[in-house]
Amino acid sequence: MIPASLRALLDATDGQRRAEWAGREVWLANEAWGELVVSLQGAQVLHFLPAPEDATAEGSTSNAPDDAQAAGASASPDATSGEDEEALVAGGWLWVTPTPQALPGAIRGGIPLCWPWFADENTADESEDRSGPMHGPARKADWRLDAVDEHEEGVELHLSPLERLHSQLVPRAVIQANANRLHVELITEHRGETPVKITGALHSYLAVADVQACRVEGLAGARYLDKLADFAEREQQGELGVRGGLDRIYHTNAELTLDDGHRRLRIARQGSDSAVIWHPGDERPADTSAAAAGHFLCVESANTRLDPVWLVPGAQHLLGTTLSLETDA
Ligand SMILES: O=P(O)(O)OC[C@H]1O[C@H](O)[C@H](O)[C@@H](O)[C@@H]1O
Repeated sequence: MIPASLRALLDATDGQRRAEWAGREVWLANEAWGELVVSLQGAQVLHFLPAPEDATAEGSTSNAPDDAQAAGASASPDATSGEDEEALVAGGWLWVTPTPQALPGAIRGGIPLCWPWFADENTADESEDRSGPMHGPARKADWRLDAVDEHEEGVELHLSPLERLHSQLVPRAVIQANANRLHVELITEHRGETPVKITGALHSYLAVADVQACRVEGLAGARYLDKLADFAEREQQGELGVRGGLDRIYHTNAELTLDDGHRRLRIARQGSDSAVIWHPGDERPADTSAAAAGHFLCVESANTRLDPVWLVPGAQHLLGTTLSLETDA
């Protein structure tokens, strides 16, 4: 579920791979296997839509919920900008705000890379590098494409930041997309001398028909920290039904399924014992209108205060997530 202008950019591509959207350079593909858009700011996947198995079923498959063909409205009374807001166009597994912040802000949507800390947990890093913004500097930094491996069935991109983001740690990202799945890896290499503790997240904004009618399966019985209740520790009773704002860190490495009533998206995670489930409810950030906010739920592959990663010199850590439709099992 992406802004109409991003949809238009994809529709206009004629095989070229570079374009500009919202002031950011993006890499994009609209091929037989599907569609992918990656912003070089933050190495952030903005859009993924695998080709439907039966192309004639396009528009009526689980890829495109019928009741969400054009969510968000022009001149929405809820638009925070006070100006006309472009429509969100359905199709795709990820959500992007139609009112993105200008640079150097980060785009809300897709899969931002939060590194080398999650939220304000920069105290996890006891090195000199711990001062910095919410969710770390990586999501706002410029990244470069080091390698692109394209073939008929899909694509694999390798990216790394243009500038050094940490005195001892070096991140890189790998993005794989094909007709069955989207896979993102954030790899951290320790090239320094002293152990460093990190947290982080692949902060996936998943597109849903209506956030008030979502269910996340795989969390029953898991312990979680409720950030909206001063980090109170609780246990999930039954499966999670999302009905309003929530901000929770679940201590689990289980595979999750997001069911929005139209699509059952499987979310596998690698190197992650924290699953963050977040939606702002009525406490919307300034870059998101109420109309647009109803169409995402964040299900994040994370390392948090519950499972920080100690990296010793020479070691590396891989934080990953794999999205696929349950029907592909
Ligand atoms: O607004 P951002 O800096 O992108 O953060 C958005 C959200 O990210 C995570 O999910 C945190 O758990 C939330 O507490 C936070 O509000």
